[in-house]
Amino acid sequence: MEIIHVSAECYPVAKAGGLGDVVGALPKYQCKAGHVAKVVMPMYRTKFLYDNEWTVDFKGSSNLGNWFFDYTIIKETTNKLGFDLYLVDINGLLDRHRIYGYDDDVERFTAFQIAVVNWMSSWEHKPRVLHCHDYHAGLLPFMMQHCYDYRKLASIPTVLTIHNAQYQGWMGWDQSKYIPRWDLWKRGMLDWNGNINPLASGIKCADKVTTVSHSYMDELRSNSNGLEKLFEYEKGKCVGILNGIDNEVWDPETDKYLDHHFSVATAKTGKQQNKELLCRRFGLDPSKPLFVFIGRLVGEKAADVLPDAIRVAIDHTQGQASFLVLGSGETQVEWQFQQMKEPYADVFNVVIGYDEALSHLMYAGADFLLMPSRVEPCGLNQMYAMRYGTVPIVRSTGGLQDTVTDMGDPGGFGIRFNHANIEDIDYSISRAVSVYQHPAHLDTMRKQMMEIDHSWESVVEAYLKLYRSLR
Ligand SMILES: Nc1ncnc2c1ncn2[C@@H]1O[C@H](COP(=O)(O)OP(=O)(O)O[C@H]2O[C@H](CO)[C@@H](O)[C@H](O)[C@H]2O)[C@@H](O)[C@H]1O
Repeated sequence: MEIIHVSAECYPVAKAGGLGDVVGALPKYQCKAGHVAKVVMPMYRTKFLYDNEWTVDFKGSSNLGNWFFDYTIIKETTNKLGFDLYLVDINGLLDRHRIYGYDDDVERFTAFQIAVVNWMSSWEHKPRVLHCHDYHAGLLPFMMQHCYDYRKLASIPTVLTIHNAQYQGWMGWDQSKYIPRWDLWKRGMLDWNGNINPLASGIKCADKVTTVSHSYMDELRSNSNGLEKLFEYEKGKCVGILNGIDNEVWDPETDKYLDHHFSVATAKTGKQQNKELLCRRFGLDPSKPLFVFIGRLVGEKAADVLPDAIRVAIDHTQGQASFLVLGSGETQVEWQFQQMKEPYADVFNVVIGYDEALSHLMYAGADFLLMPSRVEPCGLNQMYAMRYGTVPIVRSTGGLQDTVTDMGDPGGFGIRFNHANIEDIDYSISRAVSVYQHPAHLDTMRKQMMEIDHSWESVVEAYLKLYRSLR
């Protein structure tokens, strides 16, 4: 079957977080399973754009309210990602260096979606399904059903996958002029609490809604940044499908970012070599247990409690554990981490920014990965950590609760806690330090988690089954 994925991110073209990882992998494994999966995304000015060959697939024009624009669809020529990749170029609007964070993001992603439906309506064939990811593609199901110019697309079934319901793409009703001529009786399909809400609209109009773990799907009915009632009402078409990981990209035996590769059998020495490299680079002592955090420094990830929690843990362990943080986000949190660098130089370091290569080395070289997330729809970091033999320390929420078993439970290999506060994080770190003092126990846990199969191969069928169930 033919599946069209529409997303703002796709690794390695453009990635800000886990959305990019999923959209860079799921289509690849759908193609490997014998289907035709394609990805359509905005054309940003990324390294991938300049390093690869492109051909023009289509040129069209449309309008965003009173602003008329031309767009070009370019296609990567070699199928190097394992699926057909199409970029939408809208001059001046999408071709920027960053993916998000501009004042005109509403205009950017609305115009992107208009270009997508405009282009699709020129096709002579119909794909089996249009798979939209997050709010940046959330208006597509509405546009396909209720915009007069795109009614031709109304018979194509749509799936919306929610990777993060915190971000909904809110627009004022004064921006309704951006949406191509639509059936005004359908206002309710755009509105949520007095605003145009692209994520809510996607939930209302898509044939099926998925999210990236079972537990998160349950949680959304009681905690979804204002959409709780909508999730309760639409629960009949909602389903949780746990993400996979791309075992070709995330493989400690072949990882292109690592100098020292290792397998389950050689994990002990392999991890130690990576740890030594990491510790040398960041002025840390490789004989101490190494705790890392990788991610966006935002409230959702409980990054705001981490500086204090780490300080307390350094005190309680009397400097017998090291910490390394990689991330960027809220200025206040970044500043707090920066302030800790000097006084704790021998046990703490931080890199503010985004660094794909360093993240791989951290998964490989660390002993423990901290994920105190308040909200975690699925979480990929803990799955990468497990594959690289790094013990995940996670708050019991969303996908973390679905993928990590506490070492105190039968078959357990990780550490779980309940509250995103200093006490729980500190206590979990002390449990980890105790395990570190029992290398045989640590080795058993490592072996156990490295052998867990979270591959996309094992997940792809769940999506195919969902597509087959559509009208
Ligand atoms: N500074 C940095 N430098 C280098 N790499 C960095 C980085 N910050 C983050 N990353 C990488 O970005 C990815 C983060 O993925 P997550 O799934 O954990 O979170 P995110 O909140 O972005 O994704 C959302 O979507 C995904 C996919 O569905 C869900 O798993 C998740 O719960 C949901 O919040 C990982 O590959 C991580 O290594």
